[in-house]
Amino acid sequence: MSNQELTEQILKKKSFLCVGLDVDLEKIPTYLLSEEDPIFSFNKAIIDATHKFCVAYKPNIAFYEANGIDGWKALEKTINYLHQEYPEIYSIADAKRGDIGNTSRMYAKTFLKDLGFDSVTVAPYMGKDSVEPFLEFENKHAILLALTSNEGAFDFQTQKIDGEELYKKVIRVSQTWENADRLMYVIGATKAEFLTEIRKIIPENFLLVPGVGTQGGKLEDVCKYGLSKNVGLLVNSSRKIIYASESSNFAEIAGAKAEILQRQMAEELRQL
Ligand SMILES: O=c1ccn([C@@H]2O[C@H](COP(=O)(O)O)[C@@H](O)[C@H]2O)c(=O)[nH]1
Repeated sequence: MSNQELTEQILKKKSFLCVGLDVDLEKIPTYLLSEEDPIFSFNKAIIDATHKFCVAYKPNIAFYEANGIDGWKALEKTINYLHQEYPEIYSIADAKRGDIGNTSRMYAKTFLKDLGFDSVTVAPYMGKDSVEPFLEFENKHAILLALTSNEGAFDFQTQKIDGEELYKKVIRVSQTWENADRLMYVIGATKAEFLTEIRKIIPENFLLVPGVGTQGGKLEDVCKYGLSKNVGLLVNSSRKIIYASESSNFAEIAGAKAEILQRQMAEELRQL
């Protein structure tokens, strides 16, 4: 999906919500555990109940890999289901990959070609040749970790090298790479006040902003500092939506939580 198509979806649905599909078998309603594929059953119910209020889904691959082959099958079924039922929805494989070039090429093939995700999150630490294989796919994105939502972000990302914070260097230098128009960046919602500085470097790029909800990030702060004139935001919330209830109507309640965020987003977009 191109940036323009994504923006059109956002304006149509009045939402820039991304729902995180971080399926933990210890947190889903216990009655689902007797189903043939509990992870897929959970995802299907969540997707059916929330799709009207969001423009993207982000399965975090760790939650699937943790279940071995069954987890990978559930991931494949989930992305296939999205493609079949809701092809207009943007998909993010939150895999945080990146390695020497020929290895990165295999990661890129797995997520962007074989599984057919629209994007994959990538760690910038190994530099240009580790990221560029993810940028070879037309209408797909690599979402580079820039300033993450966790406390450990201050260990390296905000440290200065030659007078410039590392996260700013990551953004600025990566913008010079081949197919840089296929880059998005991860900026944690818990670091919303940094968005003013970030927007000076990349006024229009899409940012994936996780950390609203359980991690304490506030949607209003993200919008205040991060909205661009073309919106430029995908705001993710996972646990606060998908685990809002453990009862048999968990999906309906997840839908209601997603709708609350969507309404706030609609109001922000109205003021753009
Ligand atoms: O900086 C980052 C990068 C990725 N994440 C991921 O986003 C979701 C957040 O889940 P919540 O339940 O809404 O806290 C999760 O998959 C993280 O691994 C992040 O939080 N921060």
